[in-house]
Amino acid sequence: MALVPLRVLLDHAAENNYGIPAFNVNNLEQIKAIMDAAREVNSPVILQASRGARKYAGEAFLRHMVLAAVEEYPEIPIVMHQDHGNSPATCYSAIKNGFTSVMMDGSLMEDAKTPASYEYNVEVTAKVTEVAHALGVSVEGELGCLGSLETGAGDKEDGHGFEGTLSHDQLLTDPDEAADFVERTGVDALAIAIGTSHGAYKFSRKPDGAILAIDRIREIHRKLPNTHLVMHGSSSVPQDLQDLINSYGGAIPQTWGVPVAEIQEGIRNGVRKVNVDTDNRLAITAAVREALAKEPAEFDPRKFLIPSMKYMLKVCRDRYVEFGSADQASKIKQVSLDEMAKRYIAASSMKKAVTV
Ligand SMILES: O=C(COP(=O)(O)O)[C@@H](O)[C@H](O)[C@H](O)COP(=O)(O)O
Repeated sequence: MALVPLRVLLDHAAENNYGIPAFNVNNLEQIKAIMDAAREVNSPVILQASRGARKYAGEAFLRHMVLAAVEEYPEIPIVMHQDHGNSPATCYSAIKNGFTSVMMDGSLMEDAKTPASYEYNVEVTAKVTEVAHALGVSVEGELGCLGSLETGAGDKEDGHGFEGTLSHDQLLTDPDEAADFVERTGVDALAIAIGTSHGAYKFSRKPDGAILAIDRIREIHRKLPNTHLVMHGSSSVPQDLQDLINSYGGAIPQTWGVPVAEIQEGIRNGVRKVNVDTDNRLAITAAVREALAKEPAEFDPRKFLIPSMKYMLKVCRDRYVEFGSADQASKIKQVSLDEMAKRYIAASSMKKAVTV
């Protein structure tokens, strides 16, 4: 199956009440582990690349590795998604490079550090949506800034994330504003801020409702029952991977992620795309540390790059099953970008939301 637009997968997920993990990719091993796990459990796949990933691998390598996955795993529907586009230009260059879905993150200004005004966010997101939809490409917007409800601080993973601290109002998506935002921008999916942040150091204790606002998802879903919601910063930071890394010489301070049960509650309330990157980073680090420690005389990189995938394979398999996307891949029908573009035109001339 050729690459599919994100909208196709999210509509199927909404119709069948499940969520799909969106895994970040930078290199061959990550793509192989994600795809092997998907094949094992028959799950659709969202591969997402940040600006950092596009810089790390280079546009051509990234594009061709994803196209190789399409060729090697023809039975699996795959989306290629731009994670956190900081400007319309970044989104357009992703579209030019074959991405079938883009995120325009207008919650921050183009410097990816300064919180943006609501009007700025609406303006840049609507602009990207108009161009992307004309080409059949899906769009994710973001409303509210990702950051910790414990400290008010943002995350600065790879330079993306606000500096300083923000109030709870700025760190939590407002349900009324969300309804207005979706209406004015026409996005296919909306990333919401509920107290999650990128990276391993999300919470200093097991999160409760005071620092992880799952209730906010329910409120937004009540206002926007037909909008696909997206949870960013949704790694669970498994204790066993923290322990494994530390047992092979790592120094990860005790930390907590988003419990899978909370994500499942989000999925029951309209969350369809769940961003997971850190868990796979931890899985790779644990496996590489273990392989190198067990064979200190080894110097062939393949001897630690092949094992590098083993814990990641498990993380991906677990998330497909836990989020409910396992057993769904073979039920999804291909919709081309051209067909999608026609549907957006038809829907806008009838002034209603597109349906797949
Ligand atoms: O939500 C995300 C990951 O959440 P996570 O840290 O896994 O809880 C992604 O959207 C991030 O954008 C991604 O991890 C950032 O990657 P880089 O910019 O470092 O490549």
